[in-house]
Amino acid sequence: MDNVELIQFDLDGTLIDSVPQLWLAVNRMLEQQGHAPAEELAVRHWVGNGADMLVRRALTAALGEEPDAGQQQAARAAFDVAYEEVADRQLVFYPGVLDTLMQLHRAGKKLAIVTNKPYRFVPAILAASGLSEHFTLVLGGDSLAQKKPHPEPLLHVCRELNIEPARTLMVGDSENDVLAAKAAGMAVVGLTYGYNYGRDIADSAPDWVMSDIRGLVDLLLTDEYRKDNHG
Ligand SMILES: O=C(O)COP(=O)(O)O
Ligand SMILES: [Mg+2]
Repeated sequence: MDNVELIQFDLDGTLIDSVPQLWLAVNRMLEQQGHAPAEELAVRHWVGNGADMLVRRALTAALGEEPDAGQQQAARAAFDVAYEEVADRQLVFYPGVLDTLMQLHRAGKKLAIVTNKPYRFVPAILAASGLSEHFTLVLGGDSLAQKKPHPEPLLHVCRELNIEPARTLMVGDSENDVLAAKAAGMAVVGLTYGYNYGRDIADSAPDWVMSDIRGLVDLLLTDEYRKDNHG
């Protein structure tokens, strides 16, 4: 893979384990709306399609039916206030993430973030990594009209940086990342440790399955990579 110039990273479940903070914010929202708290595992399975869907799934579970527009709007506002407070607190980057990003950056690769998380929460999280300046472009789930699994955010980054999808690698933990990458015509690495609605990322058939993000260094910076090394 020595022709890759650009790597687009998913955020939640790929670079950071954001469920502890999302769980806290969901439960503050539920409490404010008069509902019992949710289990952490439930929240883990609700992540993936942005804040609106996270709130909608939590409300639907609490109500036993889909929320109406007013309930959804009030709950989303409560979630946003709560998450804003905790999003960058006690953040856990997965093992090898910071080192891998630094190595790829040093090797001259362009790095971008394409997350479904609303954009307003993202800069503080990246600042906590100390690596904000390593990312040439950062898109949130509400930066464009479409979010993953639609390919548009990934294609948008390619157009902005003038790098073809064929010279781009997507790295994510969810079928939304794999579907978006395939539809955009780019290769994709699926990480096994994140959130994928409780499903196995291998079922989405990414080009590579890795259980450790440090496998990217081998894949992109050495020619010794063997698929079964990181499966
Ligand atoms: O916010 C979400 O639901 C998922 O975010 P991600 O795209 O960074 O995994
Ligand atoms: Mg993710």
